[in-house]
Amino acid sequence: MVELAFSILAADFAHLADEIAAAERGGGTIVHVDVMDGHFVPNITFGPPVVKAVRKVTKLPLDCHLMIENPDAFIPEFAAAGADMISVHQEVCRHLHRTLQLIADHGMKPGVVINPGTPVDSLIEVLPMVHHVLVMSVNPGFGGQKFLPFSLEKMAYLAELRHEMELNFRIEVDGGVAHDTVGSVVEAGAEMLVAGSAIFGPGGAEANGKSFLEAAREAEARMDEEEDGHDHSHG
Ligand SMILES: O=C(CO)[C@@H](O)[C@H](O)COP(=O)(O)O
Repeated sequence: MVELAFSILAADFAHLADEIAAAERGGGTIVHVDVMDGHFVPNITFGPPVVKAVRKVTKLPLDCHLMIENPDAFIPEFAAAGADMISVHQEVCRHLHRTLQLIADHGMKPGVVINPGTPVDSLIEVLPMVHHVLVMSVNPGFGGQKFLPFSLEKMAYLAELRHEMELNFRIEVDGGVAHDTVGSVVEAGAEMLVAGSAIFGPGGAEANGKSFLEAAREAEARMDEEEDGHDHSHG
């Protein structure tokens, strides 16, 4: 079942609690928190104090995407602030296995992220220990960018690897996922769908969330139908 992980980067920060409540009414089931440090990516956003504040206004799981250098130094603080999932970039972790273990040791679900220029194969060894793999479909740093279609192949490849390796990590996608691209990411195998500007844009997060999920579920239904047809054709 696909889930909407709404990215609060695109929300109105002056009314964050109301924005989160609206996205929740729209069907969002994960709060995606983009943490940027101005070093790994050319933008600065939130840290543990904002996570702590968000924790007070929602019961939904908080999915913190750390776009920061040296994530190990901050993992305990994010855990104390109430984060449920932490994703770290393959590109910044010199000891990726150790960092993912540190996240798990702090009681959170570990995820690994790859930028558009980073191959899926660089993750093979850590796939058995992650809760999710986040495929960036834009270069990280800003919301509202255009979806990079070649990321679809990476999601499909991850789904294939998951099957071959008999694992059950979830596939997450982030960047330019909107009403017009959500069908293709679902068909490629993505299940945790991060969306910012498509949700918090004009129309409001409740209505946008509902129509976004409707488009995602239509794609899921098409896939189920295809699968059924395939099963029948093979007796
Ligand atoms: O991590 C990032 C940006 O680096 C994302 O989470 C964006 O916030 C997604 O925004 P949209 O592309 O959906 O506007």
